[in-house]
Amino acid sequence: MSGGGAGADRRLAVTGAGGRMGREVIEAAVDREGVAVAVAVNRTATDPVAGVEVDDADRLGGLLAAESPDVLVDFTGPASAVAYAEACADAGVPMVTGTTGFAGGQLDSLRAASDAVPVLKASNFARGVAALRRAVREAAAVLPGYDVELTETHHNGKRDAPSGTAKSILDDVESVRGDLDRRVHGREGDAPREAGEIGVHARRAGDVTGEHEVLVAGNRETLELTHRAGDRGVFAEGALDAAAWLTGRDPGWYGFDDVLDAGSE
Ligand SMILES: NC(=O)C1=CN([C@@H]2O[C@H](COP(=O)(O)OP(=O)(O)OC[C@H]3O[C@@H](n4cnc5c(N)ncnc54)[C@H](OP(=O)(O)O)[C@@H]3O)[C@@H](O)[C@H]2O)C=CC1
Ligand SMILES: O=C(O)C1=N[C@H](C(=O)O)C[C@H](O)C1
Repeated sequence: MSGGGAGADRRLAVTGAGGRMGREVIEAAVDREGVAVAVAVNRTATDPVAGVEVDDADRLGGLLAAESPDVLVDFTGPASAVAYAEACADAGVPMVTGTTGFAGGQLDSLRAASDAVPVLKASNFARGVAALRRAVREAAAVLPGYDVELTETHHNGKRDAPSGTAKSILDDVESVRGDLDRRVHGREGDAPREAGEIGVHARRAGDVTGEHEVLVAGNRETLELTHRAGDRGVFAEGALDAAAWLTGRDPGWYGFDDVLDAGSE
């Protein structure tokens, strides 16, 4: 048995239930009024999380068919997220994914699922990061010719580098600064900065939840824009807000800005 919540307003499925984020999502869901975890799965055997039984991820398709959850929340890895999106498409279950590190072809497969069900993907579910991204776009646009460097810092268990958030921010900078089109990952040796470069620096240390700093520098001034996540609950709450917003939507490809824009209307 995976959970229950037959009387709850919103019934969730959670993949990667034994991971750092999966646990956080289950704990936040259990604490949220009107939400229940109907299905929780993990690749390797996992003890119950916050009282919710965790099933084998190989059983996901059958569990989705049997339990008909309103929405699935996924924080796993790129290959599994694609497989789970296909299971969601087959079962008609909307999907929220915060997984990062997709290669181009994997992203295409994820997008293909959104022909059948709503899929919402975000590299970061912290509201402060959404604000950071808007501020970065604004700063980079009004400071033509200034150099831009990005530094991200994460815990030593993180697999992908640079972070998904860093890649999103780099896309943002490139969208407003056509002259910056070359990402340089660290520098070593005789490596003077050249025109067109955006330096990218990924640090991995200790249990840092997640930090992103954008440095915009001219010759006589510097601007630093930084976001620091205090704990993973920030991401879990954002993902649950996204899950609530996505429930009952038409099939399609959505982002966290869609959720935030709807909240500010
Ligand atoms: N968008 C956002 O706001 C955030 C995104 N993330 C992203 O979420 C993802 C997960 O992060 P985190 O929870 O820290 O990672 P963890 O390593 O703690 O957990 C990963 C989970 O995914 C499962 N998993 C990984 N690979 C596979 C696979 N090939 N098949 C099946 N299951 C798999 C693991 O299962 P098992 O236990 O068997 O290994 C585990 O349950 C990352 O991509 C990370 O970047 C993280 C935080 C916030
Ligand atoms: O792996 C993490 O921990 C995080 N991953 C996301 C990313 O890659 O941007 C979001 C957050 O920074 C935490």
